[in-house]
Amino acid sequence: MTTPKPISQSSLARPAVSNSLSVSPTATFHSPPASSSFMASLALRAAAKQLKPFSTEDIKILLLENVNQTGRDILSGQGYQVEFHKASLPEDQLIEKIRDVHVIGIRSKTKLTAKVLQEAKNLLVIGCFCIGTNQVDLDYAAKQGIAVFNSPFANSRSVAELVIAEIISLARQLGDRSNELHRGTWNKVSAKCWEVRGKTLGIVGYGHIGSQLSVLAEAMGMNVIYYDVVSLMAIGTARQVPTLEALLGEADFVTLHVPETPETKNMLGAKQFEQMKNGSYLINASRGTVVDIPALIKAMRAGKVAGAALDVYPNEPAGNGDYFTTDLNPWAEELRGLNNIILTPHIGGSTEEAQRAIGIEVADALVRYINQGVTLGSVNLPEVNMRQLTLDESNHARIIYIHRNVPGVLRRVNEILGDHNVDKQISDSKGDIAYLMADVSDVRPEDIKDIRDSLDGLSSRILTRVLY
Ligand SMILES: NC(=O)C1=CN([C@@H]2O[C@H](COP(=O)(O)OP(=O)(O)OC[C@H]3O[C@@H](n4cnc5c(N)ncnc54)[C@H](O)[C@@H]3O)[C@@H](O)[C@H]2O)C=CC1
Ligand SMILES: O=C(O)CCC(=O)C(=O)O
Repeated sequence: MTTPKPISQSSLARPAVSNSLSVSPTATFHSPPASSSFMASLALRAAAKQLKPFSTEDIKILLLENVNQTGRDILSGQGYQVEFHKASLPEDQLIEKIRDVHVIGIRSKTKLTAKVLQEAKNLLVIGCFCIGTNQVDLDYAAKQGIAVFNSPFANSRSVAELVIAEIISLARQLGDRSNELHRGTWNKVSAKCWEVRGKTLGIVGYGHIGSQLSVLAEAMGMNVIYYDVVSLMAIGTARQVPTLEALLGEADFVTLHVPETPETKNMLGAKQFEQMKNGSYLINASRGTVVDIPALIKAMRAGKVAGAALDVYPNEPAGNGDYFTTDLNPWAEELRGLNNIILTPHIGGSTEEAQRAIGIEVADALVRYINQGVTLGSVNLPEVNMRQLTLDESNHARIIYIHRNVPGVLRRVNEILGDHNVDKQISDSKGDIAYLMADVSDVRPEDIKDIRDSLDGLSSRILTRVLY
């Protein structure tokens, strides 16, 4: 038997990237860092002089929806108690579980509504291991002092690449030809099959995904136009158009990249399908509520829309299995019966690269928030940063006071902290909610209890945390 070699630094280093991609993808593709914050976070973890908030083993984390191993490792590595589930949970089970935990990690399926969150008495923070945060009642969470973090662009490229694949697949009716041949039918046709070169791609929502897609589509010789509610700099030779109607009247391919909001609900309905060019194509990898599916079915049957690719649906199952039926969405069978329609199970962001990067980015944000109270990147609380206390500062405590943003609060907080040596203090607000952090030195355990009790007694209080 041979003794395993210790892992050396050099064996962890990235091998040189080969120009040839002819070997297994797993051997040649490496996750690019999600952002420069990835390297910064590695450096932080290496250099951190740990601030011990309280025993990290007391922190209970519930991870749903198959959060990537990278995220699980970071959280377990902190000593937190991590419970992991592959799927999301039905509401009654979710309510049972959420009562007990300090942290929940989800992806797009788990609905954290006010009804669910009001049961989550110990919950400090929610990690959305994805881009979208529409599945969480963000305002309600903020009012309870629960921070929410996401990963704003680690899967954008994966979605853009999927859409590129779909544009060509729809133009060439690839899905239908492949299905026919799987059934044994040879059907060599060129009628109504097109090159994408010289065609116009209309991007609705020119954010992280829409703008990535713009670059890739131009590289294939497409003309790109886009519609967005804000005025945005065009990349390459893309061109912003003033209205959705203008985009629909000009585009051969329409692709949706807007968030789920009240304004985007049924953004593509009967009227908009009428405004599209005859024989154009629709792609939706945003949210299922953005397209009125019965109207799409009609437009496809009428030949107005020549093909569609859908990755998202108004109702999606909690886990994998034979669930894409009329029980879930009444029109499911009609949709499945159409020609030239690509139906994928919400896999836009499902690549190894994206999921690994998201796991790291969101887990790091959770650790920073739990251990240091730093809210950088939070989508519902003011973003407040303060350097980490070090072990040299052993008699220091970090006070975190989340409160309603009403007049006079800072005076009252400073009356409480005024008898102590406040080294640093920072405060910021977002709408009705404010977040204050103060580092206090030379405090004894009884001082800490007094400070906490006094802050808890203020009428503006939402949540007090003391990290020491
Ligand atoms: N299928 C999948 O697996 C994935 C789906 N998504 C979805 O894609 C959406 C877009 O993602 P990103 O590009 O990262 O978001 P983003 O926030 O970077 O860009 C969204 C753009 O839409 C624009 N917008 C918002 N409301 C609009 C409206 N009513 N009309 C026109 N434009 C509007 C915004 O101004 C912004 O430029 C996400 O919100 C998420 O729901 C994201 C990742 C993966
Ligand atoms: O991968 C997922 O579960 C969700 C992807 C998505 O829709 C998002 O990131 O918003």
